[in-house]
Amino acid sequence: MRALHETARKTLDPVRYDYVAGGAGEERVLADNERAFDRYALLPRVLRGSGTRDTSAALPGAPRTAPVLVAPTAFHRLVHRDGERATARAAAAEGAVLVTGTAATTAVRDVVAAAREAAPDPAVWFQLYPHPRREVTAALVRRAEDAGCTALVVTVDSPVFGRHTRDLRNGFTDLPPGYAAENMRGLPGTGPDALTDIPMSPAARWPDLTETLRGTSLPVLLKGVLHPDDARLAVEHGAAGVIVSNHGGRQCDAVPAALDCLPAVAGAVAGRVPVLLDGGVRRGSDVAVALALGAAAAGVGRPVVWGLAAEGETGVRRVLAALREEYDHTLALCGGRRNADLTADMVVRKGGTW
Ligand SMILES: Cc1cc2nc3c(=O)[nH]c(=O)nc-3n(C[C@H](O)[C@H](O)[C@H](O)COP(=O)(O)O)c2cc1C
Ligand SMILES: O=C(O)C(=O)c1ccccc1
Repeated sequence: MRALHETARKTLDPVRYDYVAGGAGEERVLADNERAFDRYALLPRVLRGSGTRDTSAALPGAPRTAPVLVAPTAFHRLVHRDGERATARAAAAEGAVLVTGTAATTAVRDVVAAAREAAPDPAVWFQLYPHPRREVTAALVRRAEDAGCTALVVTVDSPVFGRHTRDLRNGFTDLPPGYAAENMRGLPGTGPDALTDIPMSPAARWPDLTETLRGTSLPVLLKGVLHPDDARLAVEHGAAGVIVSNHGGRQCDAVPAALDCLPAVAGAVAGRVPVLLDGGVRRGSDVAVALALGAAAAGVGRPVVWGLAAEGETGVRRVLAALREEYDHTLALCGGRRNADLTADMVVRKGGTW
């Protein structure tokens, strides 16, 4: 995986590399997301006879899936000509949920079609940036439903755009000519060619979520929840899942590492809906730590984009396969047969006693 990142760094236009790699502010949160995993160690159990293992997870709209999912990342065509189609085929072939987004450079129906080329019944979720105009939001949801998406992911950590320091320095503030946010094409009052066609919704409140939930039969997960009270509110409003995420350090540069928010959110949700996590997941053992701390699955953002940039569909497959194999191996070494065998007592803070 390091090699794929290195290849991507060498081959990508530096401004595009920075768009993917970068974070907000001084990139403190970006760095902390990965470091947070290094502060934990796994405490294996022995003599538990884990001869065969089943690492599948049950998620909304994905009853049997890998515990690693592809987090939504914008504009895949910026890094590889095959764009989101390649990512979709790879995720489907590896049995992982793909979260495709509002800001994709391939229309959601074409993303789902590509996933279906690789597997008979792939799980593709649609990440929604709620639009300030409710009829545009409704039209986006409709497109996702018609395409065959099996869940919606509403991103709630972005009432305003993040200030991506590298992009501001590089003057990379819009889509280059020839690229389009295809999901916005033809929606009332929007075009697909500019970043302003994907406006954030600074006025959004909990009743707007209720309206989104009423307008769809799909399960809805909330992405970008860090406060345990918000996790409780999400469940009370009918969310089907909560994704603990700080947007890969691209929004507020003063929040905790995503992993450090997970235990309190999992405690607040108390098993009522699945809790997912993304941010800084780089190895199979990171997945194991996240699951032991209460996550049902872990998302990966940048590693997938590096795989795509370096080797297209093959590169994304290599990233997902490596994570799955490492996770399975770690589970075996910890004496587990199923994901649920990784319990909170099997994860400890490094450097302490227990
Ligand atoms: C280049 C890039 C684009 C992203 N675009 C979106 C997006 O459109 N919607 C969204 O909800 N999250 C977006 N994210 C955040 C990811 O979904 C995810 O939270 C984050 O990348 C996870 O951290 P990781 O990159 O350390 O794995 C983006 C992240 C990156 C790096
Ligand atoms: O770059 C991002 O992190 C992101 O979330 C985004 C939001 C809107 C348009 C493009 C990307």
